[in-house]
Amino acid sequence: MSVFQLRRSLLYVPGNMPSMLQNIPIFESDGVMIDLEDAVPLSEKDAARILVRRFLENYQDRNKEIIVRINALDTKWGEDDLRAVLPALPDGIRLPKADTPEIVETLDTMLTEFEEELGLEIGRFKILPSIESAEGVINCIRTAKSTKRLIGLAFGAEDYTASLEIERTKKGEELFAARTRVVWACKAAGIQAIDTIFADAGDMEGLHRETQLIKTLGFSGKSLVNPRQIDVIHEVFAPKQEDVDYALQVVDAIQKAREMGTGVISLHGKMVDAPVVKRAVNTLKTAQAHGMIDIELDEEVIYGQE
Ligand SMILES: CC(=O)SCCNC(=O)CCNC(=O)[C@H](O)C(C)(C)COP(=O)(O)OP(=O)(O)OC[C@H]1O[C@@H](n2cnc3c(N)ncnc32)[C@H](O)[C@@H]1OP(=O)(O)O
Ligand SMILES: O=C([O-])CC(=O)C(=O)O
Ligand SMILES: [Mg+2]
Repeated sequence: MSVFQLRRSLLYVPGNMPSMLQNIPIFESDGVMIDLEDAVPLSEKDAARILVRRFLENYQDRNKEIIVRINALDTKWGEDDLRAVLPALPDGIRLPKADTPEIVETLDTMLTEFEEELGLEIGRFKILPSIESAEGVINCIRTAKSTKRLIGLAFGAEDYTASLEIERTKKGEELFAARTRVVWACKAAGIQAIDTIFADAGDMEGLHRETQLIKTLGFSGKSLVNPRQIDVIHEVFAPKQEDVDYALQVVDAIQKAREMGTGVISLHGKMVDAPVVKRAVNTLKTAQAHGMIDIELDEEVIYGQE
């Protein structure tokens, strides 16, 4: 059975802060995004990329996904960032302000050239573009299909609200349409949707509420600004034991239904048919990825394919 790659928590770590970088191995997030963009002041752009390269060269036993957020490609730093960090082998590049599919394609071409230069397999470096403007949201459906390197699309609500000339609220009503469109784009392309940061690192209740909302919408995880946010995210994304137990019953029930020659059956008085089974299989795959169960799911048998 294929296991979903968990990307519940992607923690930003400023690339100019050695004391923060050195703790990356002990953070329990699914990944980190070492930042060369907005967390780094202009006066430290050059020093930060060297620091990040050295850090990655010395961090050989990687225990989480490592993504580097470079500066946008239309700035004077973007290409230098790539040249500095790629030889130290991050897993992927987060491309900020990915307003169009063309800019992601440009990065794709640049990564191919670096891979050839470094003698690496083509496609080794992944891309996580940030959708963080009105233009980015409008184009995200095409952006999500712009290259095979994409692990997902990330939504950036701080810049998005700035681009719309509105305030970001904790309730997040102003983000609903954009978030939904980013999720559609990702699901249609078969990639993951990563939600934006929650900036108030002291408000765990607010973070819990927002994470519950974005999970309901279809996001796979969130970008984070503070290590204290990791546990809250993981708690919200953990499948509930009762849901896993129910999913197991659904899979069992549909197999019995098929043996009886029908595609629909009643379980505790509720109808179980093909879409219910698909959702149950998703729950079981997620539970598998969380290490809650270890079972072989034969999808051909479950879905009744010949
Ligand atoms: C809109 C955007 O682009 S967001 C992406 C760019 N921004 C960032 O990367 C910001 C990263 N986060 C931070 O700088 C901070 O967490 C802030 C500013 C949000 C909050 O700061 P504080 O309230 O001072 O943090 P807090 O008191 O929780 O720090 C506790 C410890 O965790 C460390 N820490 C905090 N955030 C991080 C982080 N993101 N990565 C690594 N270590 C961190 C601190 O250095 C501190 O370590 P210490 O105890 O050894 O001194
Ligand atoms: O990833 C994020 O959410 C941070 C960001 O750049 C933004 O919101 O503009
Ligand atoms: Mg931003």
